[in-house]
Amino acid sequence: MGKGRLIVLTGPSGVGKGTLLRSLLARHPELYFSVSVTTRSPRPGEIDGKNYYFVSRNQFEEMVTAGELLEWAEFAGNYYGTPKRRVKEHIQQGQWVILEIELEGARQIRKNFPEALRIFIMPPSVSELENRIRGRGQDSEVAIARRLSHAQAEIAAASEFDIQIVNDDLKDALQAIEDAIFTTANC
Ligand SMILES: Nc1nc2c(ncn2[C@@H]2O[C@H](COP(=O)(O)OP(=O)(O)O)[C@@H](O)[C@H]2O)c(=O)[nH]1
Ligand SMILES: Nc1ncnc2c1ncn2[C@@H]1O[C@H](COP(=O)(O)OP(=O)(O)O)[C@@H](O)[C@H]1O
Repeated sequence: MGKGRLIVLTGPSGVGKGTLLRSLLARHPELYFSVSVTTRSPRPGEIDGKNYYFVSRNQFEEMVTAGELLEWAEFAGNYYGTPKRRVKEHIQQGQWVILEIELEGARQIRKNFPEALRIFIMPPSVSELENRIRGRGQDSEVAIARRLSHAQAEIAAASEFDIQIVNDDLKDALQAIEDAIFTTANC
């Protein structure tokens, strides 16, 4: 059995993490995507248990108190966290587990799992980032403003990560992620 690994994908909201992940998982079904818990409301089309586990603030706080989360953070007015049990089980089984999480969570992972491979996805520019968030058409003006105000600070922290990949051309970015995971993570 191979050695389990933790792979962290971080980048500002709207940069294309979800889009890249969908392609990556379709091409590599052996990778295990960790479904997060969130107090955010589902967007149209999002499925409970697939995109996120959607819970109340009370439920989330109980999970934190019970020590059920590997990491967690508050982002743009909502809580987000990684359920611990399944991640640990899959790593123990030798699988490679992908977390798609924001900066504070990635910092917690760095502290607790220094061997994790951490990838930061950059936008070609901040104006293109705004275009993408607006183009997605799923966030309120308040949510868009919160996401954009976070973006600058997140981009400024990109050098904390092992690898930075610009998501300009989708195919190139996907290829760069595959190279990072299947060459670097293999060492
Ligand atoms: N720390 C942490 N961040 C998460 C988790 N799940 C998702 N996020 C991050 O929370 C942020 C907001 O996610 P979301 O509301 O889906 O918005 P989107 O990034 O605009 O699609 C993104 O940066 C996600 O990467 C998690 O389990 N833990
Ligand atoms: N390389 C790209 N070029 C142009 N548009 C993109 C690219 N990658 C993603 N997008 C679009 O940007 C929007 C935000 O992408 P999404 O995957 O939801 O981002 P995130 O998960 O990082 O918030 C979506 O409408 C998506 O289709």
